[in-house]
Amino acid sequence: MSRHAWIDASAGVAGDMLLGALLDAGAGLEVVRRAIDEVLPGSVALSVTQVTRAGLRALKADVDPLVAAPPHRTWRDIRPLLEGNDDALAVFGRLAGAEARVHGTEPEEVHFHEVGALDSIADVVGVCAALRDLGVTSVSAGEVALGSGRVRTAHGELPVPAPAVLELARGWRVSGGGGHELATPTGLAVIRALATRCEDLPPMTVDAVGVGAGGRDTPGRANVVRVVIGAPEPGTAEAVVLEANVDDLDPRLWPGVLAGLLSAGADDAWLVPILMKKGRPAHTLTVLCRPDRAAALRARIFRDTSTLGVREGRRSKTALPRTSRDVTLAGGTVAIKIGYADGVITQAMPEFEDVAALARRTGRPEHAVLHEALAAAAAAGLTPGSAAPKN
Ligand SMILES: O=C([S-])c1cc(C(=O)S)c[n+]([C@@H]2O[C@H](COP(=O)(O)O)[C@@H](O)[C@H]2O)c1
Ligand code: NI
Repeated sequence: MSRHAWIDASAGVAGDMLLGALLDAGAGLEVVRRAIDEVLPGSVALSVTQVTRAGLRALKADVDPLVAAPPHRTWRDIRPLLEGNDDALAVFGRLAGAEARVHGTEPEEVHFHEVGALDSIADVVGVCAALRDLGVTSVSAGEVALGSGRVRTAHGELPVPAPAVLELARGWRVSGGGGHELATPTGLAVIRALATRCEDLPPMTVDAVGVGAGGRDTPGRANVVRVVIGAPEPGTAEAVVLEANVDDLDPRLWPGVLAGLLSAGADDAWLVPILMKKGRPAHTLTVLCRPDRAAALRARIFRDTSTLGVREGRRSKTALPRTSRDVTLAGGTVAIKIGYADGVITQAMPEFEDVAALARRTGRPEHAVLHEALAAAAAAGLTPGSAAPKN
């Protein structure tokens, strides 16, 4: 079942605020603590307190260091700690890219702001674990309030929005004002890496709301981030399309690449033959997936093919409601996959894997089993135009 999380950052966002909001929405505190401890064993303590911000109740998450943070850790040093945690890697990758542009260096060489490195890692790992624990499969967020004025940092006073925040804001709807910093680099990096689009609250059936507090209590403007979680409007889902044109992969490897992508969570993966620049015969690899699988599948495309780049696009996917019924034939059963709209069957097709397995078991040709399955489906009233079976 898909579960969408929408982030209301209209009063600002920081990593600890998001973590507080997700814990408030029902993510397990112990689950999150364990996830953080796996990455930073014995290094930080996570606690939560109920507070009010401009009269609103909210959960404040605090990450306290238990050890002194190593003074100079680059993205190259931090990346191995996050190995296997695709979402956290994506968030820190964004942060490293933004910092690299601001400081004129390479992402690998970026020094995360020393004092904050430990709690920033804990916040990001905690947020990713909380989303997983809540069963969130897609994320979007609204306009982000960035703030205004100046902020004091270890490296002196910086203008607000902080330089890294402005880098992360490219392509997102934001607002300024308020007199102080409202969005931090870590908070905005989480949104930019995990949210697939900037939108006002989308249509959904809400089943959880979480409110996370920032440190400052400003009268007149509640310093909170809110997370709204629910089931998206039935029938519509967000999908991500990943694409790459490849002209130099040994063609014998493609079946394994496609099978690997499907087993890693792609909804579909296919190849289209193309004629590329310089008249080269090549293939476009296209992968369709849920937003929460995009990071892992992108990494897999880079690992399993020779491509140097992956294009990425967001799509809205409309899927017919579907169900399945078994029909019994000589020698076994075959599932009939049924699609329907407004209570009427539009498609009723035998599951081909079942057809092939039954054909193998009984020594009959696949086309014969397929026809028998279609006939059995028709006899059971499972034909286009008939009433859809009740689930
Ligand atoms: O210390 C430095 S160099 C520094 C640089 C920047 C840039 O935008 S570059 C930002 N900051 C501020 O650090 C805190 C903590 O941010 P987290 O994302 O780690 O929570 C925040 O106030 C930034 O504006 C510091
Ligand atoms: Ni910086």
